[in-house]
Amino acid sequence: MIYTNELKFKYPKENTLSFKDISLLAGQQTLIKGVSGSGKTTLLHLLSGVLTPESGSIIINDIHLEQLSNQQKDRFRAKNIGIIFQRNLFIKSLSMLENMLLAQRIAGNNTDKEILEEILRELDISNLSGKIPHHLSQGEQQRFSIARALVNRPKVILADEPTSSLDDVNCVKFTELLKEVCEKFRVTLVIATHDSRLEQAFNHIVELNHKK
Ligand SMILES: Nc1ncnc2c1ncn2[C@@H]1O[C@H](COP(=O)(O)OP(=O)(O)OP(=O)(O)O)[C@@H](O)[C@H]1O
Repeated sequence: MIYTNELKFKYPKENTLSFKDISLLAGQQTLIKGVSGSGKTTLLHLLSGVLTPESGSIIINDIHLEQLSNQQKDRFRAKNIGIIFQRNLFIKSLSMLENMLLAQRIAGNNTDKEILEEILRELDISNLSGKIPHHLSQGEQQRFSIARALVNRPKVILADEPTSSLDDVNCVKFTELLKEVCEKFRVTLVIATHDSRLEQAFNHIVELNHKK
C-alpha cells in the first residue's frame, strides 16, 4: 500500500537524510519512532507529497508520487491523505461542524453531512459540534482533528506527534479511538512520534536512525 525505496532528502545547507525503506500494508497501523531530528516529520511530509525527495521513490496505492506534477500531488493528497498534527488549528470563529464542512470544501469535495455525522457519532463528539474550538478541551479538539482527517474518506492518515499535548488518560483514549476508527473506515494509519507511551499500542514499529 505504501512503499518507499532508497528515499533521500536534503534541506538547504544541511546533510542529506537517508531513510530506510518502508513497506506498509493496506489497513496496517504503524508507529514511526526515532529521536528528535531523526527525520520523522520530514518523512511524513515526503509521504504526503508536501516535500519532494532528492532521490528514491514513494508508491502509495499504486501511484508513484515522483511521477505527479505539484498540482496532481495536491489533488492526490486532498483525495487520499488525512493529516493530524500535534496541535490542530481550527478556524476560531467557526463552529466545529463548520470547520469540518470547510475541510471537505477545501479538498474540492461536495459537503457530505451524512458521512460527517457518522464520523462524529463514531468519535462520540456529535454533541460538541456546535461549539467553537476555544470552548473545547485539548482532548476534545484532538478528537475533532481525527474527524477532520477522516471527512474526505482518505486511504491513509498521517499523524505527526498527535499525542504530545495530551495527558496520559487522554493519550490512551485518543490512541485507542484513532486506531478504532481507522479500522472501521479501513484507513492505513502512520503515526510519527517520540512519545514512548504509544509503543505498547502498536505491533508494527519502524525506527528511524539516521546515518547523516
Ligand atoms: N525547514 C528545515 N530547514 C532545514 N533543516 C531542517 C528543516 N526541518 C528540519 N530540518 C532538519 O532536518 C532534520 C530532521 O528534522 P525532522 O523535523 O524531520 O525530525 P523529527 O524526527 O521529526 O524531529 P522532532 O522529533 O524533534 O520533531 C533535523 O536535523 C532538522 O534540524
